[in-house]
Amino acid sequence: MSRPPTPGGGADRSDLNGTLHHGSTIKFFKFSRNGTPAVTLDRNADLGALGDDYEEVDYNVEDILAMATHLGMDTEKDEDFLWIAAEAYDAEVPPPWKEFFDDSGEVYFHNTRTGDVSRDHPLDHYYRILYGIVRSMADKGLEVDVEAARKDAAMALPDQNMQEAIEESKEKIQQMAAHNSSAFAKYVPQPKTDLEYVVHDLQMALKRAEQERLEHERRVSELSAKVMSIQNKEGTPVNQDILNSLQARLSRIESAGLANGGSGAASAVSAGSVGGDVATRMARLELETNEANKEALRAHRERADAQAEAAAKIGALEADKAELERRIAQVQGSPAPPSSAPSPGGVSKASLAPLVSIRAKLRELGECARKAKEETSRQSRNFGSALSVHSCSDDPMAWAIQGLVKKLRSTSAAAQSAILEAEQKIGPVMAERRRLFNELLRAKGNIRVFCRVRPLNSQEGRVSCVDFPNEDRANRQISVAPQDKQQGGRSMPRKDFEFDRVFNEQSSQTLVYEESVKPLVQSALDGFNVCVFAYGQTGSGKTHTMEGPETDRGVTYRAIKELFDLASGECAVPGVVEYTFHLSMLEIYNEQIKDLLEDKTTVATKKLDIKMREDGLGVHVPGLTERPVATAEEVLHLLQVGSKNRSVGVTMMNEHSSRSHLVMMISCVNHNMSKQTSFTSKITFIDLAGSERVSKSCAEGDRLKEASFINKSLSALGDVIASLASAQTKSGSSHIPFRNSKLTYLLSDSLGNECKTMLFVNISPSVIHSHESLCSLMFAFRARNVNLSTSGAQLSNVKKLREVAELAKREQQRLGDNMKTKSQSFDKEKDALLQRISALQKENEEKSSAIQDLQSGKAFQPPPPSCPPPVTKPMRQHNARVDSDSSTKDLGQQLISLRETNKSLTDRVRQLREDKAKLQREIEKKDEQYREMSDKYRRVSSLQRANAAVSKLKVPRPKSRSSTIAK
Ligand SMILES: Nc1ncnc2c1ncn2[C@@H]1O[C@H](COP(=O)(O)OP(=O)(O)OP(=O)(O)O)[C@@H](O)[C@H]1O
Repeated sequence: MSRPPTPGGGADRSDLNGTLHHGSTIKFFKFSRNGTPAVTLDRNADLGALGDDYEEVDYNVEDILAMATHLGMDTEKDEDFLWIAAEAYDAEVPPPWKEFFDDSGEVYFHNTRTGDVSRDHPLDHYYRILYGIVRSMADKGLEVDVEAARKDAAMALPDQNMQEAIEESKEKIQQMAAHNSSAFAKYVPQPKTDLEYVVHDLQMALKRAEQERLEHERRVSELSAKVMSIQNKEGTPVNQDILNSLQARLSRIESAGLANGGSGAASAVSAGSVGGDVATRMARLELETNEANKEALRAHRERADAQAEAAAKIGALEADKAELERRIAQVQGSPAPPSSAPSPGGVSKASLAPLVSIRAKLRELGECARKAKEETSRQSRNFGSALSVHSCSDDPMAWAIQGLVKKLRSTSAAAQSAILEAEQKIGPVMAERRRLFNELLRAKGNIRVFCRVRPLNSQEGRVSCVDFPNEDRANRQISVAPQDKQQGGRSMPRKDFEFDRVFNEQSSQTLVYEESVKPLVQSALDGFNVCVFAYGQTGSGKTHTMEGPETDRGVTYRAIKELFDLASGECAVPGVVEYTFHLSMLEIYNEQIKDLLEDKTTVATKKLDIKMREDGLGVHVPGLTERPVATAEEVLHLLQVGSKNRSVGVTMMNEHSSRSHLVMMISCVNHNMSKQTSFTSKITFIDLAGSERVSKSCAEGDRLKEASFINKSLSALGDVIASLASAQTKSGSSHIPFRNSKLTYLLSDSLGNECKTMLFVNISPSVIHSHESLCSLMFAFRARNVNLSTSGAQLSNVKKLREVAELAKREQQRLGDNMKTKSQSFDKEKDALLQRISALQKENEEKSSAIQDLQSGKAFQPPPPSCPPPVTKPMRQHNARVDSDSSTKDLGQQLISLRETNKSLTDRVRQLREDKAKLQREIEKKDEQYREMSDKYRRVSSLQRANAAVSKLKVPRPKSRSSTIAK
């Protein structure tokens, strides 16, 4: 084997000339320098230094020329550089590129990382640059330095892998941003989320870094060109000083580039810092997110998934970055293995500078991402305690939502504490009001009995057996004069009864309600069970009192209205105390319970019974319909439904209704929201069956059975009340026979203790019903003497209080009478004084008119003298009384002053008259003088006229003055 030529040396043209013919081969020398493969066709090149480490290779001329043309070489002129084409021909495909062949057998290349496809070999670009550099050297007449040309070409060539990695990173970031944008856009389309800002800032920083890198490259090539031109000028060896200074400048630029990149990244961090302006943005977001809040929370899981995906992508990105860093380190630290090195020639340290710079930037970007993540986690931790389930630590929208939720919770907590505070203030006041009100009712008696007498009807005539003693005062007494029919209708002695209130025939529905049931409605809302009964014989007015006609409703309807009004008004504290109500309606007929609110089809068949509650607190009727009611109208509607159900299967409604007990129960639940407590109370209205005695109705068969059930249950009611009375007065526990009838058992939790019971005893005033009325009054009177909550001592206290109240009332009456008498005498005195005043006024007027007459010049007419009338004793007394009266004194004073005025005026008038007379006299005197003067004047005038006439008669001869005068 001959010695190979020195690479880059002059070509052996004699050899070359003969090998360029078509179909022939061309010889190259293939060798390796510093592990880098190289090719040359110059036999004279310095191959000796390589020893035997080279080989002579033959290439097909056609192939080489085709490659040279492909690289832009001129095959005629560039014969010396065909080794570049040979190298390009031999070049292996560098990863991540791969070589493929299409259907027509044409080669093409595919970038497995970016997916790019190209017909060009990935290293063609490098060889074109290399050719450009050597060509330029040759054109300038310089000796071609192949090594230097390779370095320059490598520097000018962007690192493919890095470029791809950057592209890929960009793409991933964009994908991530797009994904996040679309995920966030669901909740808040504008403005961008913080993560989007971060991504955007990262992209911008990356872009800036890329621009800086390009700029840096541009400046490096500029400087390289300068170096070359200096080399050109100075020749070889190159002026080392200039080169050194340029090299130093280059390093400075590079380091400045790094610094700038760093600050750019830092600014990206600051710009991308999500914590700084989250609060401001949150405020802006607050309005928009308010509406989206619920939906956003619901979709939170979906968002968390999106974040997990984003996090995974970031992870992948970071893995890629680490991989890149590893590769860079590999390139820097050790030469690439020959198999993986795609290009001939080594990679200098200077050529790696841009990579170092990018690597630094990547590190900074990583740092930036880490900081953003840290900030996110910090904020997330803040919210974590509020919403531990929301583990979306790097979701700014979640922060905003969680912040709002937190704010709402704190507002809600504040509201809650305000409510509690209000409740704490209101609670004791309400409790005190409840206590006082209950005390008042207790003082009046927990069982109160009212008697109502209906008007006589047309069949009953006009004779009433009922009387109301002291009706105008207490309205509490009633007297009945029963007739003994067995004695031929002879009147029996009158019986007097006293009740809490007696309503006569004229008492209106309103009055009855106001003075009886009304206070108990409040008590029901305060937690006490209330029972209102109507007792009396058939036709005595029970239903009228309880239900009443549509045009004039009874106590039940009015109480229901009041109940709902109070529950939604005075008694309610919105958000703290609220009420709910349930209505049940049943009928007890022949000791059987019938649900009146049940569906029509089952109402007749359903069997109901009364059971003790499991907790032992009271009784209930399992299966009884309880309808929730929210308004009085709803209750009234259901009452009508119940009334209709009552008549199902009944031929004579009125008769049926009078033979059964109608029970209507409203349960009231008081909810205390802040304390999370509740208590239930009941208000029950019972329209009892007719109380007439069986013997009277002469009933038999079914009627007898009905009547016996009625009597039994009514007497059971009486017994229960009597037992309660006895138990209370004895202050001991005794058996109360609640279970003796369905009615008493059902009402067992509404009678006794603190329960309020009200009984209307309705009677007819007719003498025909006098005996039944008497029985009803006896029943009611027995009940009235029982106070279900008061002991014997308290009973006597109440009695005393009643007596004191009675005394007070009488005293009031007495005082009223006194006042009346005093008022009458006062009126008389007042009249007398008024008369006196009017007389004085008249006198004054007369005097005033007289004065006016005087002033207007009329003759003053003094009053005719009169003798004073003789003073009698009554007159003297009257005058003395009048004089002692202060108003009379005032008038006297006025009169005196008027008299004085009158006197002075009279004097003045007299003076004026005298003055007038004096003036009159003077006028008369003047008139006299005037008359005298006038006479004199007249005489002189007539003398003058006579003299003139005489003068006319003596005209012809002039006369001397003296003679005329003498004549
Ligand atoms: N205070 C009153 N003023 C005017 N009319 C009355 C009054 N009380 C009752 N009435 C009339 O007397 C009649 C009988 O009254 P009501 O039906 O209320 O008696 P009752 O006791 O309910 O009878 P029953 O036991 O049969 O149901 C009715 O026509 C009613 O309008």
